Amino acid sequence: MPSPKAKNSSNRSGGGSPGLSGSTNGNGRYEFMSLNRTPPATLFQRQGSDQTAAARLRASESPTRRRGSGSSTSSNTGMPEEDCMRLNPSFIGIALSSLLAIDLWLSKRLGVCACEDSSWGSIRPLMKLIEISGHGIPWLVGTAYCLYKADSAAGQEIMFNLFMALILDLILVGIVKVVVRRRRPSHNHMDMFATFSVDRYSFPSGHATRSTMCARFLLAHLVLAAPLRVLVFLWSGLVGLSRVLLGRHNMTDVLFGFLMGYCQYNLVEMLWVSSLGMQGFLGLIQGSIMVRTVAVIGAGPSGLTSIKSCLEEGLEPTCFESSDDIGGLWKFKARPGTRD
Ligand SMILES: CC(C)=CCC/C(C)=C/COP(=O)(O)O
Repeated sequence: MPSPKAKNSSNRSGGGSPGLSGSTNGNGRYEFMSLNRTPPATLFQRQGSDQTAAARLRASESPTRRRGSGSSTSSNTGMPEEDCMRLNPSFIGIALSSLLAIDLWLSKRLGVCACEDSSWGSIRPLMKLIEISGHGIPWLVGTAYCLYKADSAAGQEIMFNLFMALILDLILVGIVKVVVRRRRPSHNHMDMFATFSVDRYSFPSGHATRSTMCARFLLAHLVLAAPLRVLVFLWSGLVGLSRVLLGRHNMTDVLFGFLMGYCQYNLVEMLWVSSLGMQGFLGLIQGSIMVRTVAVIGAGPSGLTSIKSCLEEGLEPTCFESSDDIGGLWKFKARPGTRD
């Protein structure tokens, strides 16, 4: 099969091609002139493979050389713009391919705990422990428990928002994984516990997004001593690093995960649900809107009066957390259908 160059040269030398004949610029740079003219449709119809050949030839020319050919816009020819469209992706494409090649190579080299036989296989159990510390289930269960146990409105608000943030993280990471569909590294052993089907994809690292988002969340909303703040920061980085060491991810999955988790926290702040909004949300889930909490300190008449007045208002007691016989927290909700 003749090479594209051979085909082009045969066209040129033949001089019989309607699109290419008479297009020399006098410097022997025949092809520049010919490529800056719109080839008649008949040429491409007749010579389908020549179209590919011409495209290859155009792509092989440097932008500088083609700029030198004197064409500036596509208004009269239609070709230069098309050329730009082809050149830019090829440049970006080459840069991306190189980056990905480095990423794959480096990630494979860093996957030193990918299995027990790997060079650092002995610390694989420790890496898996770090993996669990950034897994969605412990975080969701832990946050739900803290939300249930929180005895102040502020505490409930924080835990509620953290819970919602974790759900948001799972959704966003799932969406990106499905869209990108990047396979996990070949050296990964898929022995992770509790995964979704999208977790067969590796971009981005869900652990990295979660650890970054949660670290930012904790640092912003918990009053922690300086050593603990450093620990939270280190933990977040370690979770990301462990993904590569375990061979679960390539470097770029984790780096993008860090970035995404960082941005996700900004989103959580923007969508922050206040205590009042949270009560409404929980009320909606329970089938009622209004929730009132009455704290009764001791069995004094004032506490009893508050409880009586709630009952008279038609509120329904939902739970009672006792501190003594009658003292403690009484929580009321509106009976379904009674709220106007
Ligand atoms: C089952 C639940 C609630 C969460 C799954 C968490 C998980 C396994 C994410 C995958 O993380 P990587 O993308 O870092 O491997």
